[in-house]
Amino acid sequence: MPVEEFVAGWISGALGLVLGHPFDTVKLLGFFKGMSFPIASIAVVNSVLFGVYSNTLLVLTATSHQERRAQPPSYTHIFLAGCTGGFLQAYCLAPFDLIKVRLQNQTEPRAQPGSSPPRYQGPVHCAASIFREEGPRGLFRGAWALTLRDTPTVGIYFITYEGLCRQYTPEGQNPSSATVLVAGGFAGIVSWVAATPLDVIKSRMQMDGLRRRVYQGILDCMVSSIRQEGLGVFFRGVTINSARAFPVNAVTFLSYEYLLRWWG
Ligand SMILES: C[N+](C)(C)CCCC[C@H](N)C(=O)O
Repeated sequence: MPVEEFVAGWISGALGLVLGHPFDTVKLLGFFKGMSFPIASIAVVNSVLFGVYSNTLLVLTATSHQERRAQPPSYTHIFLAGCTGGFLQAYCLAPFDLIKVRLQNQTEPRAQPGSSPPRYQGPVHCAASIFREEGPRGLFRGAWALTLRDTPTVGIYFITYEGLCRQYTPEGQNPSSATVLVAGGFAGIVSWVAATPLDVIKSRMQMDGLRRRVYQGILDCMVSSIRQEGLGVFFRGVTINSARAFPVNAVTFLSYEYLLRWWG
């Protein structure tokens, strides 16, 4: 199994993340909280995303990354490979994402003399507390919502990227840097707009269980969210998600493509 894609996914994910972190935190009011932890985790997760995507395409179309410019895969194959990558990355992402959401939602000021310490003192402490208080399965709270969010939307992510690259690149050639940046940025925006409704539900499921359980499951969470807040609830955070998605994914795809060209 070719591993370059995993390594390129690793590095490009970390680079994209550095750019996106402030956007990611602003929506939860905890600016710049917990930066080192997501860098490490997103690198692993992005490596799974790109590695599985590329290797699934290899199985489906018998072409390596280098051969795909001359023999472009069909959009059906791209979508299926993207969904496979999305499904597996969601599982790896689940515990990391849970910890990130729990830490970022902890908006009490840092411990001052005399005040009680925050519930979670950092990522490792947070993981250990969840394990202790909610059991090992507690670390996967919200994982199904995350899988539902990412399986189809990562398919959309790669279709958008490939579609835009093909549109602006003469046949058989590599897309230019400008094309990769724009196609990557739009792939991020389009897939995040599609992912936002389930992103809202996912985060609510992840916060549920902290005190008392409010939701019975994904459907119950959706129904009660709509009842209380209307359909607009599904678009909460869509602007900040899109603003974050453009630079993050432009840089992710640019570094991914260039690392592979460089090694290939
Ligand atoms: C499919 N969905 C839009 C949810 C995410 C796509 C992942 C892309 C990148 N790691 C990022 O965080 O933007």
